[in-house]
Amino acid sequence: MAAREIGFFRIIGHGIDLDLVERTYQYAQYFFAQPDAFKRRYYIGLSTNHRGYVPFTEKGDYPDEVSRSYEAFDLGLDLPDDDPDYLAGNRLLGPNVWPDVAGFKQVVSSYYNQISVLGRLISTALETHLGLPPGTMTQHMSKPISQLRLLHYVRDQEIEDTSVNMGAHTDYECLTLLHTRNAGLQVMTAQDRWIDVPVDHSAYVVNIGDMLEAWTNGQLRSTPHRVLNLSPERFSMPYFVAANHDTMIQPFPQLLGQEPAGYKPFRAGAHLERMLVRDFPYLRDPRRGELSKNHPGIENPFEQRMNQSSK
Ligand SMILES: O=C(O)CCC(=O)C(=O)O
Ligand SMILES: [Fe+2]
Repeated sequence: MAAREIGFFRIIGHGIDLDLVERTYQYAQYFFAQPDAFKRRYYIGLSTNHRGYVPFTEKGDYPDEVSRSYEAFDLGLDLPDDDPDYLAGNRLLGPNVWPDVAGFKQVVSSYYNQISVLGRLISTALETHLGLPPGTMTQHMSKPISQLRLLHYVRDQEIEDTSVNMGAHTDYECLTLLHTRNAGLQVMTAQDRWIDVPVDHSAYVVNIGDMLEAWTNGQLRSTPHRVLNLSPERFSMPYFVAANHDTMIQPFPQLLGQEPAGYKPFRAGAHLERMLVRDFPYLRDPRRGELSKNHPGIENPFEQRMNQSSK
């Protein structure tokens, strides 16, 4: 099965309304076309729970990102502003930031709702595939730190189309459900070769992330991928299916058999927060306290394979 060998597969017949996908892109496109001053009113660094606009300048720590040029809009489970975790200062849970664009919230949140249902469905299917009792994974997804990203890549002029825009990484969560409009995504094969992922508007690209690799004791692999500047402009929408903030991720005992656990237990939220410090300079601000102390040289243990091989 593709999830085991390569960690990426595509699904069709997923039940997501393709019109809604199109309308979500239209709102993303409209928002990104606004002046910088407008977009910066929703700057992610103004939020305490990692929501909002990510400008081109918010560049993470990736040596291979020689031609990085993308902006994003990040959102998650839209909790009320009296949510106890939010009030307690949780860095990933709380209300979304919504731009003052008529219809944006309605369309994007209805996309979030549909895609999160699909995320649950695929998680349930994977439980069956792995021979796990129903709910083994999904019971840990009652208040997940799952995020939706609206992404807009722009290739700088005079740049080669083989240059790297989004640097090689694994995704930090359980699964990613990606819809993309344009070419550019590449995936690392088991033989450490980069291959292009074809674009198909009716399909979702699904990949395994770090949390699921650990849960399955490496049976499913969190696969490195990157985005090249193949298109002058590119839109995509990854949805990251995660566990709850405080879920302790460690190999499921049913999957261990005779093998020892190859992964040390870690909290879902702690892993994500640590990796976000690598990706978001705003989180390295000393005023953010403990979080900022993680920097520099943050490495993701799930990316070892990538670091060992040449590009
Ligand atoms: O834009 C894409 O196709 C992939 C994006 C991605 O890998 C990510 O945001 O983690
Ligand atoms: Fe990714």
